[in-house]
Amino acid sequence: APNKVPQSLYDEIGGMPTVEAITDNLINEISFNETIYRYFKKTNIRRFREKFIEHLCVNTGGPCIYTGDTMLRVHQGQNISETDFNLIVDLLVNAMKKAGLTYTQQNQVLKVLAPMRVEILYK
Ligand code: HEM
Repeated sequence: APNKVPQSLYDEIGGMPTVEAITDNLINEISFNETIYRYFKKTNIRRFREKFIEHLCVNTGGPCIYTGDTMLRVHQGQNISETDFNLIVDLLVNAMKKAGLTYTQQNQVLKVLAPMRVEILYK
């Protein structure tokens, strides 16, 4: 039997269809969460979807190019609290569960995104 080649997290979770499913589930979760939806009232959701997919793809080791703005720039002026950051993380976990990620895979994604909080909080 061929050796198992180590894959990226991106490949392991199912590649682009899964990244798209996570993003669509997240947008759905955001639309039903009053606290978080407040932030997105003026957002172009088409753009958000496109950039979030690219971002998640790149950050899980996928073959994409991120064409959005820096995390600092995008979230600047929103004064995002720790509570609301944690709320988005909860929504993202729901989105990943619905997309079929295992508990381990969910944690691997969170581990990549968690350090970005310093660029996002209270700006
Ligand atoms: C690890 C956590 C997060 C990640 C990875 C993330 C990622 C992103 C990405 C990739 C974009 C699109 C960038 C672009 O359009 O160029 C974006 C936009 C946005 N994010 Fe986040 N985000 C995170 C946390 C949060 C939190 C906690 C909030 C608010 C509670 C938030 C609110 C927004 C809003 C409102 C936009 C749209 C801004 C606009 O209308 O231009 N994000 N985020």
